[in-house]
Amino acid sequence: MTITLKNIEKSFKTDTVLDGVTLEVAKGETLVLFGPSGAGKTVLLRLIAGVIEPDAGQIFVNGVNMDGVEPEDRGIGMAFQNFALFPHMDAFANIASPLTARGQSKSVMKQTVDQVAKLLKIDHVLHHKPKELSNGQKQRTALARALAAQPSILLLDDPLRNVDAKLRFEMRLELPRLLKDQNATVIYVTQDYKEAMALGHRIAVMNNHGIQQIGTPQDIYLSPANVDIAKLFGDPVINLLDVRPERGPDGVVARISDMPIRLSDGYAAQIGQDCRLGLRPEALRFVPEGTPGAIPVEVETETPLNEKTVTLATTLRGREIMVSRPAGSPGPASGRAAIAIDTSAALLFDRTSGSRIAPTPIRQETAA
Ligand SMILES: Nc1ncnc2c1ncn2[C@@H]1O[C@H](COP(=O)(O)OP(=O)(O)OP(=O)(O)O)[C@@H](O)[C@H]1O
Repeated sequence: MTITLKNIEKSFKTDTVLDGVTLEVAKGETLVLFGPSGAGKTVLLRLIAGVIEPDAGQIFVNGVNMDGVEPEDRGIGMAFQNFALFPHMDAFANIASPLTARGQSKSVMKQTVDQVAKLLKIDHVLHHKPKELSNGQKQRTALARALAAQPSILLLDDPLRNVDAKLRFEMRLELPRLLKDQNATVIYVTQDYKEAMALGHRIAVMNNHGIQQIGTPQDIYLSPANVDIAKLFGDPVINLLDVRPERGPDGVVARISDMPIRLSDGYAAQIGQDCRLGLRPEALRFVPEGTPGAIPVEVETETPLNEKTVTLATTLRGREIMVSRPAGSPGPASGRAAIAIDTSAALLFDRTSGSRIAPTPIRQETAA
């Protein structure tokens, strides 16, 4: 089933939440709605589910206008943040409830519930009532119920929000397979960029009453539309350095620690303009001091994380810069060090508007 939104507007009293949202979700696609708290993600899901009505715009499911169609007639499954479990039923009965309503046989029901409960790691608490479940377990029970119903459209509102970090990590690996098996069209809300990148075929980044950018996880990571989106994706956060591109002897450069960093010649139009250079910490690496073109820095602190080590350094002008390298790989001792930059991964933003500036394609001269 496809979902199509055309120019959806929604306000509560004088507060505009959605101001013209247009979106197309393909059959079998998992689209992640990602954005800060209050961006309108839940409101958008509630509109699609039919729990609330838009002020303007249309919602189509498989090409059929949903205007006036009751929520229960839309064929949409949901798992919302507030669990909404039946308090008098145990987890098994809660998960099985959509199948019971459909008159499914006991054996099929048990098989379906066991399978999804095992995957979501709640198989050991199936006989517990909601009040005997932790919040994370309640949330996974609600998710299991939505999945067990096998709807062709599934709306999931931050279903792992209360789940601890280790389980979230495991679920990020498991859920895509399960959703693929179900062949459902899924809209999945999260505030966790790693979850968004792991689960979404595409990600719609919501902010300022609408969708700011939509694309594959790779598109958004490598070509964020603006500084805000670049900051939302990535841990540690992208380094942003104020620069004013110049013309160097070999092409366009930006200076960091007085060292000219070669940029794409497609940035010739930005020479002399106030820009911000975005460098992801993993696009930087420590090299021996004195390496040609390397930026001299002073190492401040080093934080070993699980899979990587993050070093905070300062440039000669005292600007902080973070460098990330795989855990276990050798790094600099404290004190003076030098950094080389993978300039192919450098992003340039307009300092006033924050928009990313795409380099102008450079015409290749072809021999006559
Ligand atoms: N029924 C309502 N009445 C008035 N305001 C509402 C109502 N529902 C949502 N809002 C407002 O709409 C805005 C968007 O809320 P929404 O719950 O969609 O955010 P969200 O992006 O899902 O955030 P979170 O990630 O924290 O859940 C908020 O400012 C919220 O206060």
